[in-house]
Amino acid sequence: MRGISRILDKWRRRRSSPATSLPERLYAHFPGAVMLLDAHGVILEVNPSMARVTGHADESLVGRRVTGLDEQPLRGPLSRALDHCVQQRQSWHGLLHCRHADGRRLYLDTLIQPLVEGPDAPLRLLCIQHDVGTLLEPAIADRERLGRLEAVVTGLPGVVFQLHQTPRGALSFGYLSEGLIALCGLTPDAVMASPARLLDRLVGEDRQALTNTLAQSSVSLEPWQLAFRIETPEGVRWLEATAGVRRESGGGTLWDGWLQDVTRRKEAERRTQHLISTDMLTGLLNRRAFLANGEALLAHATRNRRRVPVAMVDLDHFKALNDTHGHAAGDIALQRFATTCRDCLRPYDLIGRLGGEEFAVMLVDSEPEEAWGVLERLRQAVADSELALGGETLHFTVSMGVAFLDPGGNLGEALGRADHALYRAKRAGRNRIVGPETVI
Ligand SMILES: Nc1nc2c(ncn2[C@@H]2O[C@H](COP(=O)(O)OP(=O)(O)OP(=O)(O)O)[C@@H](O)[C@H]2O)c(=O)[nH]1
Repeated sequence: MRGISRILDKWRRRRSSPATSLPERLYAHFPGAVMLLDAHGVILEVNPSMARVTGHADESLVGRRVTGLDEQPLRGPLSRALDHCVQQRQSWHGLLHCRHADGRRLYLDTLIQPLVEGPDAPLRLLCIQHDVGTLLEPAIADRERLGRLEAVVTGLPGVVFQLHQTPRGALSFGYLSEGLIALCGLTPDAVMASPARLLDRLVGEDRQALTNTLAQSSVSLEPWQLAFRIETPEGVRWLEATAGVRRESGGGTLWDGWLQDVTRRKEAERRTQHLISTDMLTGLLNRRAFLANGEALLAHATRNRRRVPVAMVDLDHFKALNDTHGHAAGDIALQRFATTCRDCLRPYDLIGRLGGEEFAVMLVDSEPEEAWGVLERLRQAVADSELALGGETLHFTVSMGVAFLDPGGNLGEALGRADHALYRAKRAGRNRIVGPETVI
């Protein structure tokens, strides 16, 4: 636009009267669109290029306010630019979005120059515009593509991310989409500036799982997938990350993937798991779940080189209780036994209903003497409990057989030994505990 200033200077020097029409050189052969405006932005004159650039005929432009050409006629960029020129008596240069007569968007590089001719002369504005749409086309196409991509990413029910790990293991996010705010209340910018803001919210062991699984994926270059829990202002949520992985030239690792809220799925899985592992009458583990959990407990004890006390428990004369007081009374006794177990044992001890009125118990981290004490307390608590049934108060007792499972031993075999001891407890008179050699 420097050439324009020179033309204007010459024009001013040659003229003695205030500007009422466009300078000759800007009018006829000038490639840009030129307008002369009054201080209110009303178009006084246009050059022939104006019709070519905007598609509007001269007659339809002259007398009209120039702001009507802007995409935002009211308080849009052109309106603000005019205010600036009129109030500050300074020129304005910038890019305006206007509409061609055929409706398409025009990108107009625009210079507005106030023409100050003297204290009494009316203010005029010279507006020179060049259509730079062709020059901007690749950038505009890129921006539109990016805009579409951004809209898709923002509309996704989750978070698109790029996670980077240096060869030394430091993690940082190269990108996080806006969905993060809905997912955990953190903004992408905050987490990109400090990844710990997100990572420190992971629930204890899940943070370790994240570190381990990322390390595995980084070595194997297999896709990364992990469900983990995170603290949010609304409570703990389950998130699942799924990402492709690639090695960077510097030795770092890059994961491109997405993060979704799987809390509802995890809740449904937990409910299903609960249903298939729980005995409906007592709420205790069923046989299948007891044996599965028992194997895990045994593996843990084996690692710590500890023996595990195993007990088989059976309600005494249960058939008689059923026959005398009805099946419902029997059910209540079974439920009372389950409650008494929960009261007497620790939350991480295993209690399962193997079937009918037969139960099994595995005690965690208990030495044999300690185990006897715990089981005796349970036997006594059952014997002391009272069942109020239809105005009657009933009592019932249990017999127990105990075995000790050595590290690396066989759970089924130990339960068999405990069952054998239980048989001896029944034979010895019931309401007692029998171990490999002991009778209490
Ligand atoms: N109410 C109720 N009874 C059950 C349930 N499952 C099994 N039983 C009953 O439990 C009784 C078990 O009786 P038995 O195996 O003869 O044993 P018992 O009468 O307890 O005799 P001992 O074990 O020798 O003291 C049977 O009558 C079964 O019908 C149940 O879910 N609810």
